[in-house]
Amino acid sequence: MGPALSCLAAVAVFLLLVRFAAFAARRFAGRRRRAAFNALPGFGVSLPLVGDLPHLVAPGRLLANGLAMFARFGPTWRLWLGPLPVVVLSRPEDYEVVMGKFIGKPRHLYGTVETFFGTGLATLNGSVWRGHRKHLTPAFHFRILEQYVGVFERKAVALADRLQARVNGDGFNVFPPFAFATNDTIFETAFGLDESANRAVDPERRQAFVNAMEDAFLVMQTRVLKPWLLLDWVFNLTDDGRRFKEADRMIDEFAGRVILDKKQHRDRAAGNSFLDLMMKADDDQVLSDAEIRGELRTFISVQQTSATIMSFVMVMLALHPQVQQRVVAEAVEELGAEGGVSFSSLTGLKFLERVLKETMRLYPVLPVFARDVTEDVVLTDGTVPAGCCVAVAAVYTHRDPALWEHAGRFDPDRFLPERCAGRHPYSYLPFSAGPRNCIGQKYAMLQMKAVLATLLRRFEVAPAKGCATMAEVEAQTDVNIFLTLPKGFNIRLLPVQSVYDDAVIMLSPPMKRNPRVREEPCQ
Ligand code: HEM
Repeated sequence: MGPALSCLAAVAVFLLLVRFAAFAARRFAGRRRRAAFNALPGFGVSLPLVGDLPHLVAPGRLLANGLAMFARFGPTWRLWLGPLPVVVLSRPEDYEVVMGKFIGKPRHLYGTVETFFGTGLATLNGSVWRGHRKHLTPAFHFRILEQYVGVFERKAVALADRLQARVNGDGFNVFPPFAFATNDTIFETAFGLDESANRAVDPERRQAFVNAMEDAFLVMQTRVLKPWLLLDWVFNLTDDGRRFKEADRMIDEFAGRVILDKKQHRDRAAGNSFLDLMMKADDDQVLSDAEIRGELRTFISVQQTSATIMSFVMVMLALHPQVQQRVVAEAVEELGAEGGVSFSSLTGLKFLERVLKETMRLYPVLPVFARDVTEDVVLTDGTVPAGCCVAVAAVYTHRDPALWEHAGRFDPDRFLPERCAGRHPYSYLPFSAGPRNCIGQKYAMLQMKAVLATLLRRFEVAPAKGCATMAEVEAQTDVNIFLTLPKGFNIRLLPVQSVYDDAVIMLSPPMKRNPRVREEPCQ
């Protein structure tokens, strides 16, 4: 960064902090509330304007620093995030109280991601959020999802074909191909099941759109880690800002074009894409074009979550070959040697489901989420006053040794129904909980199962540099917006044969399901 830009950055940081400070001063009305906040354990002296941020933010150490605070302060602690008072929680019973009671998301935290996510369900609040949620919920009914399974499989096969070139090659980061595949899939499920049904979609535009989404996501990750870039006018002056603007323009233009095309051809039988369902809401004068664009944008951007989880699964399977063999054995048994992906066959993949759950326990892609506290609330360790926001630290709760036996061990069978019995429902929150839980969780689970079952019947996954042991994976796990492996989700692919032979051997009696044990989902 040149001297002029450094100077600009310094001014920007200052302005940002002043803006936050003014905002913070308004948060706590009255000494009683400030006293309640201060009574919670936390840092002794918070710096003016930046608050306690210096204790947490360090390159590659955000997650480690955050987790260390629980050892220092206990299960509930406070911090000033800049000038914003935050109470960090980790007890399931407290989550149950706050997540049922408070559904508003803090604007100043979710506002930045909105530039990428669009103004949609994930960031809206109040009655507008409620209206959108009501209209979009039917889009995730199982009858609709059932029709997406064919798309999931087709895209999974296309991904496997692309990955074929990697077999017997060097280690590589599996995240970018997964991100491409999830974006490419939502493209069809969001805009229309039949590619040919939409004139606005030609392969070139489609490719440009997927590229623009990836570009915008990368830029957004950089932005949230550099607070001076949070000011739009500073951001717009940077190369990243310009790249983002261009990607943003393309995404919006693309969505606008597809919406227009749909409107002009309303005679066509209504489909079941998210867009079709949202246009129905439009008929009732509920969603404007801008709102529909925002929601499409939201649905498309959240696909990075599924891509991240599938990448973590591949790394976990590479490191746990016996688990991998069981996954393959089950997939072969339920689906056959190839193809065979249907809604009902996917629901039969119970072991793969446990692998996904265990991966999301150790690596919840959204490690922390926040809610605005609008009235004083008494929790286990003290009162959280109105004006704060609470941080739900799922990533800590998922690893809390008080809640999970051998918490650091990758053990998918901890999600067997009999081992879930008695577990607090809020001790496991990969998709959040309560009224603002993930609307796409069933979609995500079906898609991830379809993709993984397709890939794992074709390739064996082996460890690669950077992810060669659990310790290496743990050491590089960190947070940007999502939980991630900044040095890459590195794996190697081998021909399927070796694992396949073992898998066939694994189809021995222990793999057969016990009809007396009903495998109910435990979240
Ligand atoms: C493994 C994949 C996924 C995970 C782990 C995940 C996780 C989550 C979590 C934790 C939240 C709550 C965030 C918060 O409170 O700030 C959330 C919200 C949301 N998710 Fe997902 N998600 C996944 C996939 C998806 C997919 C595939 C879609 C859409 C097709 C989706 C759509 C949404 C939406 C729209 C919201 C906001 C809901 C609301 O506030 O009403 N998610 N997700």
